[in-house]
Amino acid sequence: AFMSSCSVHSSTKNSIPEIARYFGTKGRYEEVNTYLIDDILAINNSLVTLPSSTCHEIHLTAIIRHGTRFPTAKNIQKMRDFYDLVVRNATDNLNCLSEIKSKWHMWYKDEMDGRLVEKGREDHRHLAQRLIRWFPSLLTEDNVRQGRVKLITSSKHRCVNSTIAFREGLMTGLRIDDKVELEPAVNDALMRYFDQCERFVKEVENNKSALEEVKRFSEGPEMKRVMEKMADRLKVPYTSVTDDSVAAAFYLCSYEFTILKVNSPWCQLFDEVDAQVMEYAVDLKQYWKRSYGHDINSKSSCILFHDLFYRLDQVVTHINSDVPVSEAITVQVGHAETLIPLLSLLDLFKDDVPLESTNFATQQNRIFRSGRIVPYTANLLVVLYKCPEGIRMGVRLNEKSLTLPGFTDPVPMYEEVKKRYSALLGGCDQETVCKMNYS
Ligand SMILES: O=P(O)(O)O[C@H]1[C@H](OP(=O)(O)O)[C@@H](OP(=O)(O)O)[C@H](O)[C@@H](O)[C@H]1OP(=O)(O)O
Repeated sequence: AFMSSCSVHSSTKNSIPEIARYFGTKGRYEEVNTYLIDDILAINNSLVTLPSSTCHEIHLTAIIRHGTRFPTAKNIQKMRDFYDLVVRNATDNLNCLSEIKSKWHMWYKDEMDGRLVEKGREDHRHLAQRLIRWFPSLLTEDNVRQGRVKLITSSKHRCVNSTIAFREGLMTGLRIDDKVELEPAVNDALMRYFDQCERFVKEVENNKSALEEVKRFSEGPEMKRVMEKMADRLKVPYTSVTDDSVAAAFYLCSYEFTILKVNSPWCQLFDEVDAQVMEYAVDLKQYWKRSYGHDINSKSSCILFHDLFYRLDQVVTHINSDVPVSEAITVQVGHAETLIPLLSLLDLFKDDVPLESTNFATQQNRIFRSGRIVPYTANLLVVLYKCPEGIRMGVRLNEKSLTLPGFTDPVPMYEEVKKRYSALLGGCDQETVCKMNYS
């Protein structure tokens, strides 16, 4: 099956790899909202629950991952090593291999290291334009000109450049063509809080044993099978294909697709089960490094959590005292590791059973799927509505309504939300939780 499928789909422009939905954090946003493939500016109202029509929007905070990017230097090296292995050792008996050997060249360079690509700029321009359609009363020329729109970004080039692209999308969408002051503020304490949380850095980031489950899975039977199948396909000895090789091949397939829109021959090195195993490996990393695997992962986002509720409280105070809202829109651009801990702090996407190295098979239907949660340009939208009965709050992830755990109403009263998270609102102090001796 592999041999016959090899030449048929290889290097086809505008065709989607069959395994694209398994790319995890290296997946494109369109995979989550497939209607965007036909119309990138479309909004799908059927995915969103609004409060009654007597309510109107008064504030939006959008926390957004940067757009499509190049691989990091560390992974470019893995890709280079794997490419060399294929070119030097793989037996030229498959059409896709000959295509790799004769037509493909290793064009990724170390200096590309995680930088935003043109598609990533488009991701953010288009998201800004869709947000104008979602929130026409908030994203207005007046609000931009009066300084009621704020842009905050992490200092990383891919985030700064995403924010600039977002601003371009905003200006184009609102047809503002003269110079308006809308400078993004760089704030790593908020958008890269994980770097500044000593306990997280020591206990998870720099502690190999924290990711023990990830390592076990990479040495386990499912990954071993993926490696053997790949060695068979390349006709190389089993010993020459490692977990890094299969990861590199998977990166090559995903990056060629997300950056160049190409269904490359690299993708033919995986069948669907292989791709599911690769996806699980990524989800395990996200789970143990950024989510429920360790308590400090989500706690490291306390500062961003408090920043959010502080702002929402201010908006509510303004509304209740009939003062104009000073921040109508706040856009914060960061990373997968900005969003995942915050979503975890809110208890979202929490499976009953933890993700472990031994439960790949029983976790087939898990809700913790990084490709659904944090593809490039993933966005958490928190919306406040003024209603006759008081202020309500709606939450959307990737332009789909979410119901917060413990609620049945997708647009509950803001005061109820505060009650639900009262323990965090009263505690979850970064100074305390990030101290090494805190338990
Ligand atoms: O596996 P790479 O080197 O791409 O890991 C990146 C992170 O990417 P992710 O694991 O989320 O796919 C990257 O997050 P991003 O949201 O900015 O893309 C992170 O900032 C970067 O430090 C890399 O982490 P690592 O610790 O080197 O694995």
